[in-house]
Amino acid sequence: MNKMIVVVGSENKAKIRATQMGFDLAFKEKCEVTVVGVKANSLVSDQPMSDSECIVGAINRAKEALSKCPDAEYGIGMEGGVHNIKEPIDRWYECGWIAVVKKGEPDSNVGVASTARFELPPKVIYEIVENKKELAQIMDELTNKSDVRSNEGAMGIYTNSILHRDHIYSHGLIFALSRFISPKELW
Ligand SMILES: O=P(O)(O)OP(=O)(O)OP(=O)(O)OC[C@H]1O[C@@H](n2cnc3c(O)ncnc32)[C@H](O)[C@@H]1O
Repeated sequence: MNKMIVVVGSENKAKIRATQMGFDLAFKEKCEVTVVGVKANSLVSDQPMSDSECIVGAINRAKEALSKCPDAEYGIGMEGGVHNIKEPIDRWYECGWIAVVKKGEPDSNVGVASTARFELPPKVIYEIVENKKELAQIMDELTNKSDVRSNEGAMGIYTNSILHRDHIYSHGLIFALSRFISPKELW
């Protein structure tokens, strides 16, 4: 079987697991995929507050990751963040945005998609907006756990452990891979 290296711009274990899960599904029976995680700068704020900011962060991470790992076929960037939907109900949501950069392809051919999103309660948003805390710290404090972000994630906490961060990010990654894995004539 062919071998393929994929690099993800993060050392967060949930993101590395998500990348392995997504590529194993997308390339099953075609490639044996090895995923490596490297530090990569999002160049956006530590706690992104909009979809646009997350997309920029995800693309920056994907590009930097690929530049650090020349043997990789794909560079992946994953950026979590919150966003406010004002109408028809004023609610805040969290999701991850995923960027896929394929080696040798122009910038215009980056794959970008998001995970499913879930609602964050007002008390969490208050801590982010008024007290400038990051979601990761708030989740650990609320749950008395450590490193929720690398494990089940806020997604796991708020779904009573039904949907975990790695699983949900792997679906977002498969959507971001769609332009590379679906028939060319569909694009
Ligand atoms: O090491 P990196 O790759 O930066 O991983 P991260 O978990 O810090 O993730 P992001 O930068 O993508 O997320 C931005 C902020 O939101 C937090 N965050 C995002 N999703 C989360 C989740 O599911 N559970 C807990 N914190 C989360 C995260 O820890 C940061 O404070």
